[in-house]
Amino acid sequence: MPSNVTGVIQDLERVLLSPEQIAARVAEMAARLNVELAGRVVTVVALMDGGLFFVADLLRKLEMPVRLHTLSASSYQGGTATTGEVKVNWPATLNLHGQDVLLLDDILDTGLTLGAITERILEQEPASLRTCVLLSKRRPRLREVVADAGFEIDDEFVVGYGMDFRGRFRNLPCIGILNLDPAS
Ligand SMILES: O=P(O)(O)OC[C@H]1O[C@H](OP(=O)(O)OP(=O)(O)O)[C@H](O)[C@@H]1O
Ligand SMILES: Nc1nc2[nH]cnc2c(=O)[nH]1
Repeated sequence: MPSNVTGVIQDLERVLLSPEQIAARVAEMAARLNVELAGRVVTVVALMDGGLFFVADLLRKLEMPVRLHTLSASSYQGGTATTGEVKVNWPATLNLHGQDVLLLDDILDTGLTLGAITERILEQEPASLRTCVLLSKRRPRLREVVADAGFEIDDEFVVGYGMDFRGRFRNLPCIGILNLDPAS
């Protein structure tokens, strides 16, 4: 593990997915998209901040022409449970009409975030919409979302590879479970 993250790693109860496991799965996801979206110009809508590393890694493996739009979508406010209110900075100039849209996010949990964004995208009548997440939690959704997932995980709060707890741990190269008491 790089020396700059050893202190942060000590805050983990356990590592769920290593950098190597993540990289291998992201490569598989990109390979599939390269086949299924071959010949199209793809408009990526990438949700920040959590999606930062997944999007950066996946996009560099896509071979078709890509346009990138990043949106900030937040509802956890650094905590371990959704506030239920998804705040989105949808740019006034963003128009997805007639485009082949690829919506990307780090994690599908309650479904509230991707549900809200999907609704906004579909209002603009894209030619197609496909959604990919790195992680999908096995749990009942508050909103149903159709998405391809890199990994199905148990219903535990995870950090790393873009995902935070109180603004920290996004820079972990792995994905893990915290040993901090979330109530502390
Ligand atoms: O399916 P849901 O229950 O809606 O959870 C998923 C969302 O939660 C996280 O965002 P968060 O609100 O933490 O903002 P962030 O991406 O800026 O960290 C994550 O990045 C997803 O966008
Ligand atoms: N950091 C983090 N953000 C989330 N947003 C929804 N679920 C999670 C999670 O398990 N961890």
